[in-house]
Amino acid sequence: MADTRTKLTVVKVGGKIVEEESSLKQLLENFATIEGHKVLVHGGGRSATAIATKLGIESVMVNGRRVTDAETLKVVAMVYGGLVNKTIVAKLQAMDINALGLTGADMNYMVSNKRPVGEVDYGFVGDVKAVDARLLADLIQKDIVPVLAPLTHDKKGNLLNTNADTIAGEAAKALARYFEVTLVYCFEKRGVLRDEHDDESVIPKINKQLFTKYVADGVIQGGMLPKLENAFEAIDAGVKQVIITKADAIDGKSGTLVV
Ligand SMILES: Nc1ncnc2c1ncn2[C@@H]1O[C@H](COP(=O)(O)OP(=O)(O)O)[C@@H](O)[C@H]1O
Ligand SMILES: CC(=O)N[C@@H](CCC(=O)OP(=O)(O)O)C(=O)O
Repeated sequence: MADTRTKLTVVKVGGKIVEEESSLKQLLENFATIEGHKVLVHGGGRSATAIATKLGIESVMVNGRRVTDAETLKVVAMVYGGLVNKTIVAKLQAMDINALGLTGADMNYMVSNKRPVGEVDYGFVGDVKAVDARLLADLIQKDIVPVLAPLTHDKKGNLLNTNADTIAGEAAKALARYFEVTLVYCFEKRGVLRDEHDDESVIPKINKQLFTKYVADGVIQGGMLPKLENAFEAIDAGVKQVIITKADAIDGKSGTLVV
């Protein structure tokens, strides 16, 4: 078993960075410079939306989560589990990083339940039920770099769509049993902003109280909700540090620290 004092960095990269070849290249180069053990979790929501549009499938997002009907599930399985995941793995291999692409079904590492229908019917969206990080930790110890796609499974033969911010949070929480984990959410803005359109308005530190206030004021909404909700859960579950920052600042020296 790994020593919990051994450091592990879990980096989550979102759709806008992944979609553009130049920003993805830059992100992966920065990721390669992170010392020690690391895991990359990717989104790809924008790529899925673009491909769904080409196929005549409309994309519906509610509170930053995709409503996933049967046809949309096929698209996200192809895009996240195939195109995006394997492109990233190939690019990391070109940098001599021994990456291994995984969905939750692989090694049965992340099992979810189809989200019950409430006010919103999210369709084939999975709420994480169990994470077995033991085999992931073994691989990480052997200098393999897991590249995690935003797909889980229900152990009954069905893939489910799970938000990549949630995958990152859940993986970080489970790996905190084996390592000292830092979780870095990186995207195209410099952090959590007071004004979404002003990159100079970074909120340097955020706690649950401030979060609740900013949500009520409409300062935080959409795709920022799953990031922060998962960030607080991760901190509560023993993840050492969570940072939300721009993709070119994954050293964690700037951005928003979640406390
Ligand atoms: N206070 C905020 N600060 C920064 N971004 C915010 C804020 N509130 C909402 N957002 C939105 O959240 C988006 C990030 O979420 P999302 O698009 O899901 O990114 P990713 O694909 O990287 O997970 C930003 O592009 C921005 O539009
Ligand atoms: C259920 C749900 O919302 N799944 C997300 C998974 C991808 C994702 O989270 O991508 P980003 O990180 O690029 O936003 C979706 O299909 O959009």
